[in-house]
Amino acid sequence: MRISVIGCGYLGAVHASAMAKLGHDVVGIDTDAEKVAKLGSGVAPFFEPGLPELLAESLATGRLRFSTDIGDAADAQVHFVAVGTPQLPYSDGADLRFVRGAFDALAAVAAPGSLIVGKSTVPVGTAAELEERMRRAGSDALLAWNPEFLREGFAVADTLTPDRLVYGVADERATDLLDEVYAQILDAGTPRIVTDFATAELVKTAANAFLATKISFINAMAEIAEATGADVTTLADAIGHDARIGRRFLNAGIGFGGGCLPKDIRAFTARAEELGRAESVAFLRQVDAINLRRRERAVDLAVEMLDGSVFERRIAVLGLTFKPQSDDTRDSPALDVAARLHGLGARVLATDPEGIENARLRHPQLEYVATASEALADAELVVLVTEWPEYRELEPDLVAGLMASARVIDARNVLDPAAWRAAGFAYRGLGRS
Ligand SMILES: NC(=O)C1=CN([C@@H]2O[C@H](COP(=O)(O)OP(=O)(O)OC[C@H]3O[C@@H](n4cnc5c(N)ncnc54)[C@H](O)[C@@H]3O)[C@@H](O)[C@H]2O)C=CC1
Ligand SMILES: O=C(O)[C@H]1O[C@H](OP(=O)(O)OP(=O)(O)OC[C@H]2O[C@@H](n3ccc(=O)[nH]c3=O)[C@H](O)[C@@H]2O)[C@H](O)[C@@H](O)[C@@H]1O
Repeated sequence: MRISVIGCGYLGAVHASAMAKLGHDVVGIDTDAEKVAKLGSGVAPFFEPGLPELLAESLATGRLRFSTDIGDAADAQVHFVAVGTPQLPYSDGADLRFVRGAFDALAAVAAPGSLIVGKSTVPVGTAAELEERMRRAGSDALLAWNPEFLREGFAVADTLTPDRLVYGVADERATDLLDEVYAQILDAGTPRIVTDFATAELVKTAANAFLATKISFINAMAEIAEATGADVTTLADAIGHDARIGRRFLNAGIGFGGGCLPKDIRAFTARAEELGRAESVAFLRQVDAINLRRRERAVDLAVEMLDGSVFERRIAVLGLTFKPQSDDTRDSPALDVAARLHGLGARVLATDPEGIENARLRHPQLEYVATASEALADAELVVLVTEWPEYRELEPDLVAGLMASARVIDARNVLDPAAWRAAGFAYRGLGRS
């Protein structure tokens, strides 16, 4: 099939490359000329394991190209919209101007009977609004909402072998076209849920709200553990054995960040308020508040471990991205902790395997070094904030040898406290003693 993907960021670049791998002829469109040039020459504009290989393979077959010109989408049978929906600058709501812009542009070029598929995460009710907007613009293209559940770091596998596909449709022709797009994935037995626009939009919002709630639940338990001497990791292991609860997404630490969970729960709250249902999701305000408190807790621990002040103390910060296997520093708890420590006058030396470039754009005031060894040299405290494998596997004896004094905050609870204490470290985790 001929497919266009509008917006080639973290989601769209992977989606476009994956659709070409599934045998479709794909054009990826983005307004960012630099991104388009990179993608077209086979260079992934961000770090995502497996994307460079997938991109190279898809470009080599001639089935994938990139453009800044929306006109190049004109002959596609299916258009995917994967543009950003960030948080509005001065409120919790989602900024829908990129989605509206993409739909307006497509309404002018999409062929009659072609299908426009929203993949961006939007507040429930957006698809209906966009359909109305398209009709007013004189377009008779079909509309579907097909939310995306991929995780950064696993984006390629999550796209090619998703847990499920969700179609929000108002017309059977849309279902048929999506079935054609995803034929290979469906043949592999992937469950597919066909529903209306509102349910499809809400499935996505609800999934992210649930994941965020699960993380804040365990972080709330970490707060109680801190007040009682209990160990939140053992607690998570123990409750996680109950299959109804499950151990995944019960890792306590400095909480969730990234370009999605934080803004999505806030947008959900804002939308529920518009719908007169604020109380239904009022708990999400707590989820957000618990999450943000954990960053503060990590900073407070640093102050405590350095006997009351971090001012002019040398602190190594390991990790800047919102999670490992990504270069994404959007709303990163790790970068936030580094910036807060710097704000308190600490001499922060921060490092990350992939995130330094993006971190520098957000916080140019921080001192970045290329390696953990450079960050650790003469430090009085090391704070592990993103659990990259290379930091989890650090040898405490070697680390102690580099530092001025052996203190560690394991803000992701991934180190072995006994091993670090045996090497002479004052060790503190979050929610574990
Ligand atoms: N990043 C992720 O892992 C996932 C993201 N999502 C959702 O997907 C959407 C996109 O997210 P990301 O890829 O992370 O955002 P992003 O910010 O990395 O990418 C958005 C891209 O859209 C482009 N763009 C904006 N307006 C455009 C227009 N009119 N025409 C063409 N291109 C345009 C921008 O230049 C940018 O490259 C959001 O709604 C997000 O919530 C959903 C699941 C996973
Ligand atoms: O809508 C989205 O964009 C995506 O948001 C998340 O994916 P992602 O943001 O890539 O990252 P996650 O793996 O969900 O992690 C999010 C944050 O939660 C934190 N986290 C995760 C798990 C956990 O147990 N504890 C915890 O603190 C991570 O460190 C990270 O900061 C969802 O997992 C995806 O299903 C969804 O498609």
